Amino acid sequence: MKRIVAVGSGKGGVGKSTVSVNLAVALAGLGWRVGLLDADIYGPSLPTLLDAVDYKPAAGEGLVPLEAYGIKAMSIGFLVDPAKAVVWRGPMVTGALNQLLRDTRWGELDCLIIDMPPGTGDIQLSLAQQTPLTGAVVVTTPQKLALVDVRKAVAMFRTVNVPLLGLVENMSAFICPHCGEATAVFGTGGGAREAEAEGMELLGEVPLTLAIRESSDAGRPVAVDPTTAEGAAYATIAANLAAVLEARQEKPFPAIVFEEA
Ligand SMILES: Nc1ncnc2c1ncn2[C@@H]1O[C@H](COP(=O)(O)OP(=O)(O)OP(=O)(O)O)[C@@H](O)[C@H]1O
Repeated sequence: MKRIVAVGSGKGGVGKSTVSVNLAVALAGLGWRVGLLDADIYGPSLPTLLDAVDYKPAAGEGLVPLEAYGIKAMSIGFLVDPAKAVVWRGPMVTGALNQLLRDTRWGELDCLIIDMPPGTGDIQLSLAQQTPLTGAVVVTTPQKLALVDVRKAVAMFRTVNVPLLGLVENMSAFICPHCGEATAVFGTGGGAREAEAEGMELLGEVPLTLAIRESSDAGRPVAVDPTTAEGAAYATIAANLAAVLEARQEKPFPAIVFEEA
């Protein structure tokens, strides 16, 4: 794996899983070999988001990931009935996540995206600490309540020295499917202000649309079609993240410049 990127949020329900899946698909659209690990043990949504609720990974020498929409994906939901709440204590969850991360036959990847569980508790901290993360992307809505919580996620990643690669503002404005008018349900500019305040890049904004909700429920990520407005939003985020990652990669190896004699 060349890079491992965690996607986190301080608050649940801000669209972190939807962003993770579409970001992974959009990165694959750039020609990257991408893996996606659903680390939300208590509420795995990947099987639904990829229309793969019946997928059972073949085991043998490691677990075979699902291949869909140009990405490889693994979720605890493929192994445990997602309808049954997993009643596990923190250390068991951490153990299971480590196993999913290490036992899956990912093959060669340019980037593994980890869809983190929401919040900033023990499990998230252990995951951020024990995984060799290249960096983290945080997802928020522009709403004050979500912004307060995303600061906690930012603080958590900083505490364990995980570089912050950027912020995604989800549900930026509701686009009416009838008249096309944009309504800022959760306010405007919150993501941009937060990114600036935290010294992070704003990777992009995703509108709140019926198409995203419907395609998510149908298990067909909108990012597969970058010609749509929604697909284009994820393509922009993927391109910006790729640029940030590539710039970081070049940093440890600065060009050698010979001074003129
Ligand atoms: N941009 C969007 N437009 C419309 N609906 C969206 C958008 N983003 C997410 N949703 C919907 O919002 C709900 C929550 O999204 P999602 O499950 O991705 O959030 P989450 O932050 O991962 O939640 P959790 O923390 O519970 O795992 C889902 O029904 C999803 O389809």
